[in-house]
Amino acid sequence: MQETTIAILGAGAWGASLANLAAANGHAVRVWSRRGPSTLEAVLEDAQIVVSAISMKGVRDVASQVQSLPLLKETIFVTATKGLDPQTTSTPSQIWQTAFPNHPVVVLSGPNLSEEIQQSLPAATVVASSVAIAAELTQLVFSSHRFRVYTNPDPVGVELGGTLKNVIAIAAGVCDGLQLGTNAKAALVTRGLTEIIRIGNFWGAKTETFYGLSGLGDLLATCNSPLSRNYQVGYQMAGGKTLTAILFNLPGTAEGVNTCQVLMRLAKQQNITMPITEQVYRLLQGEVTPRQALDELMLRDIKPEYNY
Ligand SMILES: NC(=O)C1=CN([C@@H]2O[C@H](COP(=O)(O)OP(=O)(O)OC[C@H]3O[C@@H](n4cnc5c(N)ncnc54)[C@H](OP(=O)(O)O)[C@@H]3O)[C@@H](O)[C@H]2O)C=CC1
Ligand SMILES: O=C(CO)COP(=O)(O)O
Repeated sequence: MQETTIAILGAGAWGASLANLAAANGHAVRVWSRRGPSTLEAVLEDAQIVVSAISMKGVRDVASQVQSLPLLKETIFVTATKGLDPQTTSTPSQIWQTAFPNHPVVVLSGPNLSEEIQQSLPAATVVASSVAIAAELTQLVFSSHRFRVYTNPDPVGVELGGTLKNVIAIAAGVCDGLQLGTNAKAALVTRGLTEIIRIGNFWGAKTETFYGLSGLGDLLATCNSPLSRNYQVGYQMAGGKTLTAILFNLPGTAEGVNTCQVLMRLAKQQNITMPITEQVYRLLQGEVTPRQALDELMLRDIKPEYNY
């Protein structure tokens, strides 16, 4: 394909990996970070695609900075953040779409541990948008022999799969840290997916999206890898460390910590049952120990697997 001019916002682990993938395909890539040498205006100049790989806490602020700067009429926004806005419960793509109602917004999400991608190990991801042609262009830009990109028409489902699994990954870290075994882990991940689907459907996401790469795929990757920062939070809490100490030493962002707070608020407001998320929340708040959280989950009232 023709060379595309791409601005990457955020020079953390994921922004740097996406920049490398696009540059390796011969595109003109410029990276912006608030601590970097280039201005946001210079990085955005003539960009056909703007990729946001900013942590959730910075998305609203950066989107409003971008609003005041000149853009091409056809610029596509691609969001790769996996989080929820604490004030509004908006997803990152909703924030970008509200800020730029006349531009297409694409969600990029999948089982993509950045350290593996930086080592050029093979991976697959999903790009989703209500504007099919924008997703297809993004697919072309990032696809390569080591990065297989699928399109999907359910952006909110793709985005929520990547976001909600971070909370279950914290629980999976606890499960491994307590050495609860393979059966327990399988039960946790499977019931975690049920919980993700339950709240995801409330948001309007399609169930089948959660069985794909951006849902089950990312859940499996994150719940089974010590490379995941969210998994590390749970694993280290099971080992007796405090959340403050863990976050102080963690390389990068563990979005699941804030996502869990937002989810608990929403689940309570809407009366949605989320037992695993609730125990992760209580653990992060210091209300229960990892062992107590486990007992609470195991001793819930017995029930059918599904409400048919
Ligand atoms: N790492 C991974 O494997 C993957 C991460 N993601 C998601 O991508 C997002 C970023 O993750 P990752 O790159 O790992 O995180 P990092 O912590 O490595 O990087 C975060 C980036 O966001 C920037 N940032 C944070 N707050 C602000 C702010 N207020 N204003 C401007 N910039 C800000 C940071 O800038 P500064 O350096 O100046 O603080 C940094 O560039 C997360 O939502 C994560 O869930 C998705 C897929 C894979
Ligand atoms: O989203 C990720 C992998 O797909 C990265 O997970 P962590 O943010 O937990 O490191």
